[in-house]
Amino acid sequence: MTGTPPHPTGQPDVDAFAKPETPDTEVTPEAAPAGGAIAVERPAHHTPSAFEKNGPTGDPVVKLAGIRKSFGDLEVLKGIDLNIYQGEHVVLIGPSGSGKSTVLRTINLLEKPTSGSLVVDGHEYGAGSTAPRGNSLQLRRTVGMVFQQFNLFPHLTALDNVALPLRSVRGLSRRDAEARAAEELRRVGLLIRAGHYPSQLSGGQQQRVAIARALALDPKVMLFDEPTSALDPELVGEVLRTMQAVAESGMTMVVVTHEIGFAREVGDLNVFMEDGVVVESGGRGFYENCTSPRAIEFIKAVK
Ligand SMILES: Nc1ncnc2c1ncn2[C@@H]1O[C@H](COP(=O)(O)OP(=O)(O)OP(=O)(O)O)[C@@H](O)[C@H]1O
Repeated sequence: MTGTPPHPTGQPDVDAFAKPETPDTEVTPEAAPAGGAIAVERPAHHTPSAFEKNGPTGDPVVKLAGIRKSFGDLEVLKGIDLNIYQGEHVVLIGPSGSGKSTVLRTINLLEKPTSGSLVVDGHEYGAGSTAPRGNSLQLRRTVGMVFQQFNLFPHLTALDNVALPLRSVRGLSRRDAEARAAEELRRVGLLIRAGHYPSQLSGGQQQRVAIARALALDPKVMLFDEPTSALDPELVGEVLRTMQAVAESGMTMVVVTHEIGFAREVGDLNVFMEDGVVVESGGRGFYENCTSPRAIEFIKAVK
């Protein structure tokens, strides 16, 4: 491609990797600290979320009961029970292959459970339900997902990547979708990149566009499946800080991550999985206080 794509918001274009980032941000992820350490400190001004202050209220937004999932002869989830409440931040950790991603993919029906009950925002989607697998519109409006590999359309600008589902899922006009998409890009500090294609953005910026795209649909729950695993180390911090800002906005979140520093700061409920079962779970302080030898060993290894 030659030249710089036009900026749909009429702002001047800048080099895709120009620093510092624009001043049009509410959420301003800063550069990773010198030395590359990924520390997500709770800011001094942190005020506890409604969930932290009040604990669970109302019915769970997501309820998994006895969820089992098999791929052929391989049973990868062996009876998962999990209640996720409004505003709660759930972190799933565990070794590779333990079933964490499958739990996330079950919550948004990318995988349909073999047995068990799944209720999301009051709707039953479990094994016995007739809801179609994967693309239930109802579920796409309720559950946002951010993947390890960003999954942006390479031929669409950042703005159009965010606007597309607003048109296809929410049914907005092009004009309204673009206005809303611009607002979401502003929230993640990337409005000035709106006219850029994914290939012109860093991995961290692409992932922040993916987060904006999911947030734009105004979901009740956001799922993050190892959102920083595909990033160069120096880009991890900016994505974690964006996620932390999403958490502080009161969003209900389920996060699969190996970033224990982030998990410690954000996790209201922390779940250690192994071999398709929940071995141990706990609230704040889990990473210091868990008791199962496998969880302790795992946390030590990834810290
Ligand atoms: N579509 C599929 N078909 C067959 N097997 C699958 C499929 N998806 C996942 N699996 C298997 O299910 C098991 C659990 O996978 P899952 O991705 O949920 O684990 P995970 O804990 O998220 O691992 P990782 O940390 O490596 O991503 C693995 O053995 C995996 O190979």
